[in-house]
Amino acid sequence: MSKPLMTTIPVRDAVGTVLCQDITRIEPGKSKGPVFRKGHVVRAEDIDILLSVGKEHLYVYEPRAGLVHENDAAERIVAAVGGKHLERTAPKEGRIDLKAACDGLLRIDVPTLTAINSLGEITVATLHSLHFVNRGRAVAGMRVIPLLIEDAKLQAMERLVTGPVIEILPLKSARVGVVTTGSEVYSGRIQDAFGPVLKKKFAALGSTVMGQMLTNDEERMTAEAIRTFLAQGADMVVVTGGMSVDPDDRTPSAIRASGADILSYGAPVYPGAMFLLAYAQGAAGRVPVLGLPGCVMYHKASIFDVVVPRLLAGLELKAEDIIALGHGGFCSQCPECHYPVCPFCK
Ligand SMILES: Nc1nc2c(c(=O)[nH]1)N[C@H]1C(S)=C(S)[C@@H](COP(=O)(O)OP(=O)(O)OC[C@H]3O[C@@H](n4cnc5c(N)ncnc54)[C@H](O)[C@@H]3O)O[C@H]1N2
Ligand code: MOO
Repeated sequence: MSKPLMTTIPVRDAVGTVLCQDITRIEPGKSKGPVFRKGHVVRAEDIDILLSVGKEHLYVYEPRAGLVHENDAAERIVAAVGGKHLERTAPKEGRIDLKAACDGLLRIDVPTLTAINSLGEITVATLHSLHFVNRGRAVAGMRVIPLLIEDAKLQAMERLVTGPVIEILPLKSARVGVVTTGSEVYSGRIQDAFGPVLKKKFAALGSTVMGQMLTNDEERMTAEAIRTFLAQGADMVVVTGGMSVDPDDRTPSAIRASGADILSYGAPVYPGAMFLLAYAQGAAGRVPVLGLPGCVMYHKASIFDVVVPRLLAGLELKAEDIIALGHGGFCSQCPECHYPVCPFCK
């Protein structure tokens, strides 16, 4: 039988051994915290301090071949799962976190993440995949559960990884053409409110609105405006308003008339049900053409904030991707909106 890994020894004999737990010192009214951390290798000068916090005996783990300490194990995990544009922290209490090194789309290989977590004793926790994160946001953490883990288990984890499990996809800085439909805006009866919202939303994603054209509700005029932006090299065209059920709502047919291929009209996302996704051939290549319903202008978070970062990250979206948003696609309209720290579209 192999020797037990955890033994109890008098603290005076503990020099050179590895602490298996944080040793806490509490000074009433002053401080509470670890005086030595789990994993610390005990030095001669530590003995008096350990005695002063009441530790006459210690549990120690004895390093053994084939076993890896939690800090080194976390290093192995981060080396395996970490992809591009991430910064890592130093190990703390056996755990390493990853932060976004730039604004972008967090992408997680969820099947591989699940396979790793299924091994047992190895844990990797992340934010949800395919959502926009700002630079500096902590996006994932990883650690093993025991203080010492079988090297063979870490090797099994390494074998599961065939590509980046966690990465940030930087967003393209797109030039976006905005076509704003609606006779009430075109005629000057009301002032456009969509343009300023989109300028702000695209700027927050690192893109710029290259221009805005107003059209009345005529299909021909809207289609022509879309084609003009495509010819001018727009990387994306968004068409606002006229997306729902009124007789004057002709934006979907105008997008079709522009020559764009419609992938999806109608999304299981509220706000955003009347969203339309199409692709068209323009001077900049194959570019997305979006139909944005009025709710995008009104709500802080809508389908726009979920789908546009994915498009700017270069993902080619399909109808199934929009359909999949239904589970989580319901915004409960909290009195104070905390998006993106909320379950919307997660
Ligand atoms: N009976 C139904 N009513 C509504 C439906 C429906 O299916 N059945 N859909 C709802 C949904 S979902 C949305 S979202 C809204 C708006 O959809 P539209 O994209 O068709 O928006 P419009 O009808 O063009 O305009 C609605 C509202 O917003 C004002 N607007 C539009 N564009 C601008 C602009 N550029 N600047 C300022 N204001 C703008 C417009 O004047 C209207 O007041 O419909 C629901 N209703
Ligand atoms: O397109 Mo409207 O989405 O649900 O408010």
